[in-house]
Amino acid sequence: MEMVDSLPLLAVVVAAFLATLLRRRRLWGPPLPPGSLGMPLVGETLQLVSAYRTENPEPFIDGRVRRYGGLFKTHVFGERTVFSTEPETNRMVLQNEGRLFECSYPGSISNLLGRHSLLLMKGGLHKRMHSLTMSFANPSIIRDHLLVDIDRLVRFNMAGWKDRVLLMEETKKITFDLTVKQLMSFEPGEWTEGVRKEYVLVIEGFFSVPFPLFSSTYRRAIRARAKVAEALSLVVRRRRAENRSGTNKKKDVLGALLDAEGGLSDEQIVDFLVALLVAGYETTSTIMTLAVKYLTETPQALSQLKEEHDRIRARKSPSYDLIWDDYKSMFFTQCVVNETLRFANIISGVFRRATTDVDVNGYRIPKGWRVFASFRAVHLNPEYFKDARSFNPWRWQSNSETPMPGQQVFTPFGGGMRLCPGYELARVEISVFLHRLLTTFSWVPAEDDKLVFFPTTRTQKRYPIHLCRHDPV
Ligand code: HEM
Repeated sequence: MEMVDSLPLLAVVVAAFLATLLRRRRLWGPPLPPGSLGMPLVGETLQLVSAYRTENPEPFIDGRVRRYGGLFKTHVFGERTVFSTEPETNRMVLQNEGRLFECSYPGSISNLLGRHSLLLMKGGLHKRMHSLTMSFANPSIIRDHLLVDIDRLVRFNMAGWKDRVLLMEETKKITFDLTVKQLMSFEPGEWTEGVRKEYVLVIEGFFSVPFPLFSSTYRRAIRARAKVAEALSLVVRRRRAENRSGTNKKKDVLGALLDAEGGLSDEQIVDFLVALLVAGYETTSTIMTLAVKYLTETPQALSQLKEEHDRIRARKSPSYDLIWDDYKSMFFTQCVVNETLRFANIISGVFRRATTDVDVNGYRIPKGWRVFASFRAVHLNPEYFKDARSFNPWRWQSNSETPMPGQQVFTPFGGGMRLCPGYELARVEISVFLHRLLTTFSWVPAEDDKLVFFPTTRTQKRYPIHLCRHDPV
């Protein structure tokens, strides 16, 4: 009798057990992508970090692609993550922002950027603010307003260079000055350099454990973030007051934020500025430095590039400003910029989170899982780029009818709704920098230096070079 009474309970337990089993094994839908989740808690994070701390991080992805195929699961930085190394899947992920996926940055980055930064915004507000940012970095604004400042500030910085410089440091100063000028019309000086020093600490905190108790790097980054915010808040308050009194209204990004429809609070504006400074500063300066490194290691490319820039200089007066037509005539320069972007992959891919179960190529990415769309894996895949693992700027010349050969698989600036709004600006900054460097100096590396890819792409010694100045800048 007792046995009969407990039957319904037993049935419920068995049903619950089976349901869990089915859910775990996903028997009613496509399976999870193949792969290993590694050890409990840490997953495969240590394997990933130790690969990316070397000059050749490729084995981490190559080995898994060989074993599991182009879509595989792993567990990194505390989360179950599906890695995509396939251009079509990457495109699907980027194009479905806000529908199937949403952006997902590690906790340390989100906290340090601030919740109102463009990188973390979603929905309608993101759309509005993304197009506002685009409107400050589009080709006609660059041609009519920014180019002259870019050229002037590059020359200003180079004029102070000694016969030995740490190129990575110098390019960072240049891109920081450029971004501050574009955002709030400030000229380089003590204020900019003071804020930049704090910025360096903020960026160092991006890949630390986001618990102040455990990480002194994170503690330092939080303090530096507060100082940056304080300095920017002061600027915002001053500009609000100037705007109210109607004096000297400036047409920069800060001006547009202050005038934005619906009004933005000081905190919103500060977060927005903090993120724009991060996005444009570290990326562009790293590509400038690595272009010089790769050119130095490829003398034929260096001499072809120098010829191109000498030709431009030859048609100008002795002290000249670069104009848009000069930039547009830098054909081989664009090949060098493309190839540096492809080969260095300073943004090796983007993280997203699945907001629903997503089926792709016969596998299921479960709701809540992270996806890493790896640009690096595509850019360095010989299936898409012949002899993909060598620096070869001439590859971009072969298909001269298309402005951007390989566009379908070449995504250094991402795509979809979060396409980098600074993609043209970055190209112009790098091109102007190369023009002034090549027409003013020759150089040799001062020491052996090693490229690493974690926590960010950088050379360990900040690329020291000996310079020989041929002409005043
Ligand atoms: C070589 C230089 C650069 C590279 C390789 C680069 C790359 C990227 C990539 C891949 C993304 C997409 C991130 C994602 O989808 O989650 C992105 C976003 C972004 N970039 Fe750039 N970027 C560069 C320079 C710049 C510059 C100069 C600016 C300044 C305007 C800038 C501003 C931004 C912003 C604000 C975003 C966030 C867009 C959003 O989430 O809507 N970037 N960048």
